[in-house]
Amino acid sequence: MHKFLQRSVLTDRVPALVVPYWEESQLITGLSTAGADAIRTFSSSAGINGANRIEDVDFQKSSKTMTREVLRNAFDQGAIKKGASQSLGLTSRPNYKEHGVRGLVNRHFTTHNNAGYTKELSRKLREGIPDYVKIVEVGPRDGLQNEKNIVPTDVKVELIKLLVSAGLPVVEATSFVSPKWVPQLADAKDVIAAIQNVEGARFPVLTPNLKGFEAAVAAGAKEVAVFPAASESFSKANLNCSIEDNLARCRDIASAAKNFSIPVRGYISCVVGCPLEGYVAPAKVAYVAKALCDMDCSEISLGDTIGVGTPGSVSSMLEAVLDVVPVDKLAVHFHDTYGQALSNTLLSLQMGISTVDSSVSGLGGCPYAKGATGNVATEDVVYMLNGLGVNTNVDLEKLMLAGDFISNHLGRVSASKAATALTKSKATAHVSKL
Ligand SMILES: CC(C)(COP(=O)([O-])OP(=O)([O-])OC[C@H]1O[C@@H](n2cnc3c(N)ncnc32)[C@H](O)[C@@H]1OP(=O)([O-])[O-])[C@@H](O)C(=O)NCCC(=O)NCCSC(=O)C[C@@](C)(O)CC(=O)[O-]
Repeated sequence: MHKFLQRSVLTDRVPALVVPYWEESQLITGLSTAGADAIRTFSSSAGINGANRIEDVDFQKSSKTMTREVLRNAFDQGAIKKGASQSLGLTSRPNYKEHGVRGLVNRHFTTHNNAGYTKELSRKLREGIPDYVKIVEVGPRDGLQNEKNIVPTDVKVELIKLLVSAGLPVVEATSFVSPKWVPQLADAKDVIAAIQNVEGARFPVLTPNLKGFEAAVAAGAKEVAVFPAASESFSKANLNCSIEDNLARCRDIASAAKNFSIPVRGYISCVVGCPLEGYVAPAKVAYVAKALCDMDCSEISLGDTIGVGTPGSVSSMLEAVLDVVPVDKLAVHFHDTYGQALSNTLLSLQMGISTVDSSVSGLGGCPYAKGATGNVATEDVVYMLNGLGVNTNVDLEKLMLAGDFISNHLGRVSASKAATALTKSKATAHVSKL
């Protein structure tokens, strides 16, 4: 049921929303983008010269909080001018227009809704998308594990610190795996030692067996992750054991972790396709997901290791997993080999998932999955979520600094499209008078 926003907010105090006629359509677009449904304007012939008044705004949700949130969003999007926003008490959040990269995002690429034609449809498409998405940054682990040249420990540590200062709540730091299998992460102990005093984020590490778990705990790790596969051949290639044998190792780790009150994340590799077997049936993924759930994994991350999934195959897989695991335990982990990762991420959000793994600058790939490219770039995920009005607490500009840092070190351009475009628009902003 739609409900009119109280007139007391918009009409009684309307000086706040009296806008010059040339700004009216911008305001309407802003309110509409922010979630308003029907907006009625009132052209003032008497009183205010050359100004129109927003008379009523119709919202889907009637709560005051929602109303304020809508107005806030409209303000953030630049649709409500400063004077107006002060009367409405909307001055506490930063105006993105005044803040570097976000300002460019805002001026240049605001998601435009056509209030007249797409409001019902866009609301439907946004249904189910959570207000907050937790991003699990996997760049220092998944991103770097495939690098041939050894990245010095201090570079890894600096990367982790930059990611934390960008606001990422979880940064997967490294793996306690066999250095013969993954030489790049042989310095796991030193990385963990160097970030012991870094505050503001959690730093899980991968552990394939009890040996790895014990080494991780001894080094000071406070969270671990196990990583079975949904494909038998990949399990053998990546872990040198069958799915069942690996699940038994995961159980050992899970019960040891309980003694230390250490949360265990469970990854599942190859959730839609395997580099060796091809198609992977959703039922196989659901089976492994249930096993991880039964061993009390705090979170289960569904990995499209080789990036072959599409919204079609991912939705079938998610449906099967959602039958056996509660949605709030699930995370998604998409590689972008076929350019499907953002679409798959959006679809997963629409299906209620609110934890997304990604890698700064799109670094990454599994050494045992030939041809697979990096994870979806964190910058691209944050850019998309900003556009949807979803909160991540991640500062895109600071995140780009982390991306520049590691890309420069690796001597490679970023695989993030958003970071690349934003860097270019920043450089040309003065030319295009943005
Ligand atoms: C599981 C093993 C160790 C089995 O490997 P194995 O060769 O069967 O193990 P082993 O028990 O016979 O031991 C062989 C040697 O490794 C040592 N060793 C044994 N365990 C450890 C350990 N934990 N830490 C350090 N050393 C270890 C062990 O001590 C021994 O040393 P040696 O006596 O020869 O000198 C190996 O297969 C391995 O390390 N695999 C890890 C592979 C890996 O890290 N892959 C990438 C991560 S998975 C991924 O990227 C996918 C994901 C999670 O991101 C999701 C997605 O993208 O979809």
